[in-house]
Amino acid sequence: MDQYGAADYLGSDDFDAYMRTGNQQAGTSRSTPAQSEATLVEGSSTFEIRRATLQSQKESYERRIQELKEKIAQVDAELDALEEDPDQGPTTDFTTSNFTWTANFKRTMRSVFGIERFRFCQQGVCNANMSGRDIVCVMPTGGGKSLTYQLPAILQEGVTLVISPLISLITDQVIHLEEAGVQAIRLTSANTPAENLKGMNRLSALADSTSGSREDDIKLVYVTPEKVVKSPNLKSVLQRLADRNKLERIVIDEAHCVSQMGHDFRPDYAQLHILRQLYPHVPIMAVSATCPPKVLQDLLSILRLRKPVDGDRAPRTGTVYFKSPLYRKNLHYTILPKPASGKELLQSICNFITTKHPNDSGIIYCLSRKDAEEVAAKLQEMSCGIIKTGVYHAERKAWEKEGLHRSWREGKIKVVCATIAFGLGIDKGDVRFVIHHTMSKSVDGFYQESGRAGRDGKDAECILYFQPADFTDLCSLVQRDKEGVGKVMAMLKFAQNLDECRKVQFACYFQHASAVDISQWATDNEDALSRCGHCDNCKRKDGVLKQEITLQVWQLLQIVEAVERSGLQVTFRKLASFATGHKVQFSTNSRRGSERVTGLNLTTICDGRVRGSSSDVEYILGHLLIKEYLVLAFKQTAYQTNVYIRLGEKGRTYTILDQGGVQKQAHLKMYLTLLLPATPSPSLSNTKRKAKAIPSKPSKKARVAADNDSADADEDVEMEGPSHHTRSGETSTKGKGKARMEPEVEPESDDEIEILSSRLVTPPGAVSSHTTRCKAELTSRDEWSFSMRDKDSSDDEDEDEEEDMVRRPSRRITRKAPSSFVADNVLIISSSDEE
Ligand SMILES: Nc1ncnc2c1ncn2[C@@H]1O[C@H](COP(=O)(O)OP(=O)(O)OP(=O)(O)O)[C@@H](O)[C@H]1O
Repeated sequence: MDQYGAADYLGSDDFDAYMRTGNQQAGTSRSTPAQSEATLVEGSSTFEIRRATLQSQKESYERRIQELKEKIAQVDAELDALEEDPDQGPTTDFTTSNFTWTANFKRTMRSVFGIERFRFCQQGVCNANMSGRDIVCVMPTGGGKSLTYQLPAILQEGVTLVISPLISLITDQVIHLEEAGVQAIRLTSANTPAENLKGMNRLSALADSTSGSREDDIKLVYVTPEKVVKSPNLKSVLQRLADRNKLERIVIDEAHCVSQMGHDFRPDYAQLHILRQLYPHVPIMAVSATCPPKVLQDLLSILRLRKPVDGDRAPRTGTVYFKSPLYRKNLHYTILPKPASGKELLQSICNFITTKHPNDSGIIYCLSRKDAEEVAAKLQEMSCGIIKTGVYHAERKAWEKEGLHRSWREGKIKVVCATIAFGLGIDKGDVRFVIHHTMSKSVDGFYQESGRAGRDGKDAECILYFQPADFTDLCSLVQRDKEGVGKVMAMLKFAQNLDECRKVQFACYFQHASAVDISQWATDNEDALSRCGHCDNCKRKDGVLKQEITLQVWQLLQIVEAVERSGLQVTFRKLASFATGHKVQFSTNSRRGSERVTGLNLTTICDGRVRGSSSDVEYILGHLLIKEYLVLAFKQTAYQTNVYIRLGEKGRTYTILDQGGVQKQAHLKMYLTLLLPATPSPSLSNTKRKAKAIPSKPSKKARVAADNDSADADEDVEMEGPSHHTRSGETSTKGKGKARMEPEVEPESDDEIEILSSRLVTPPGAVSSHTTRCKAELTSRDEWSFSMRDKDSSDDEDEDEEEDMVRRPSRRITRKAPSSFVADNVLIISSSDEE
């Protein structure tokens, strides 16, 4: 170490001593060899002594540094405590309108965004923003998070940098701002290199300018996290802006992406810790719609934000934390039983849109790309072009996606049929309905996806078409994801629950699954657990019935046990089908796997078919899965994962007893709320059915359709044909579509019968106003002729038939009945009949 280097490390007294010793060592007088040797020995011992002294001094200084560091930390903590203690330091209530800029807010909000009043915590966030605080803002999808940083950005002199995960979202935002006359740019790969260069030059000029602010100064710059992390040019221009106090704020949109605990983790988001290192004095704002406690913790530590403090009494330090209710009163949730045939389902969706939302924008979420394409094409066709649809999924090309976004924004496309890839970044306020063609893979997903409706705060409908059998299809898709099946199970529970208010269900789910504070579901005048009053479960006055299902449970569990005992395996759909009296082929449990066996006999297994419609039996099976009386078994094939139903440990409590034994045990009694048929048809009503039912043995052909093993079909229930569903690869179609076979009824007159298609599922609104009345005539042995007309349910059932037919348009269609079901005096309504 040279003497000057040493001076950096030593105090001035030590340095003088060091210089003296050094000078002595470097004495200039000449000496003899003996003297030299003695001097050398003396010199080396002096060196050792000196070295030891310095070493000890160094250690002593290090100890002092450590002590001082600890003292600084202590003082820091005391300072924090002092400032953060609401009783000791001054605090600010950001939620008030007593700030110098309040009047300016109102003016600008109205003139630029056309918004009259703040929503939720918007005002508080804007105030904290203007005060230069670090902020975390959690608001539901469509809650209006953008305004909370855009409004301050317009009013402040410098630039606001917004980091957003998607180019499409960035593009949308920049277009909106440009339309509103705000100077906003994007620096993304969606620009040409020349556009990006121009943007960078503008920013650079702004950083270097010494004159006051100008009208065309950039207010907002949008970039992706990748750009911020990887572009040295951008980092350098931001540095210059920050050094000159012209970088007002950095906003991180969809901030939950920083956390691996969140559902949209993005590795580049985790790199955003550099922001605090590079620009330590620039306030940071993290914005998200979902931020459960664990995600919040990650977010604070990754972004280097201080401990959160409340926005209504914020001390001078700390990250101001705002959250607004997750419950959105304007969204009306309805879960509808999914019609068994695809065509019936599409018809139901088509009716809903054309009757309730003919000119509105909406989204239909589908499970697969193929479904999305099919639904889009069919809806357009069924509605004769009234419903203008578009398709969005991950495999569409970037220009197709951009084109769809544009057409949707401009209203040329009204209904987007999409997979969940159509998600982040949808900024369309007037989406009046979101329909789920198949249930979501999680309650979180359902909340997010349905939340894309009604972002403008006006009423919107969220409809889910649900059939319990979809559960196993979804499980086969997610079974490799950790927690995947558990999440689908939670969704099944949510959808099957016909009693509890949907808002309350959401609140409880998020509280347990993500530890989200339940108070976030409360409103000004209601707590989180009071019913919303406007979801399907709150509005339904009747239409459901709590029923005892002990016998059905016993039968179903007996069937599953018998299947297992015989070395066979059964899927959800086949189980429901077999249990309700249909012929089913089971596959063997052997390694060959493909062998099909039909030999099980319902009568010997469980005393005949399970009572109830197929849909009821599916609900009961869903319930047994939720309660773990039944469990899932996954089997991988070369092409897919098959999901089979097996008996759970709890289920064995029932199977060891006989029917009488189960019914005697009070603790084994089981109840379930089930849907009642929408409107009992006169021809299906109990009294009429009893009077008209043909006690004699069913026709031969009808019996072919039903299971040979369960010839004792119940008159009180309808029987359903084999499911058309093939997604699991196990439940295959027999014949085209699904045939719904009504109970045998005697014709009203010789060859004539009247049916109300009340079992067709129609969405709310359309439900009560329309049923299709059809008059059917057996015109030949194989053909039925139908006269159909729409009938308002308000119409008097007994009013004169002929008169009514004149008043309303009627259609006459001749349909060929599926031959295998045709029988004397038995009417088959096939939902997939072709005209
Ligand atoms: N105070 C308000 N009054 C009326 N409309 C508002 C208000 N604030 C925002 N909006 C409108 O609400 C819609 C949604 O706002 P915004 O895009 O900011 O939602 P968001 O919270 O960012 O949602 P997401 O999480 O989906 O991105 C926009 O159309 C916006 O103009």
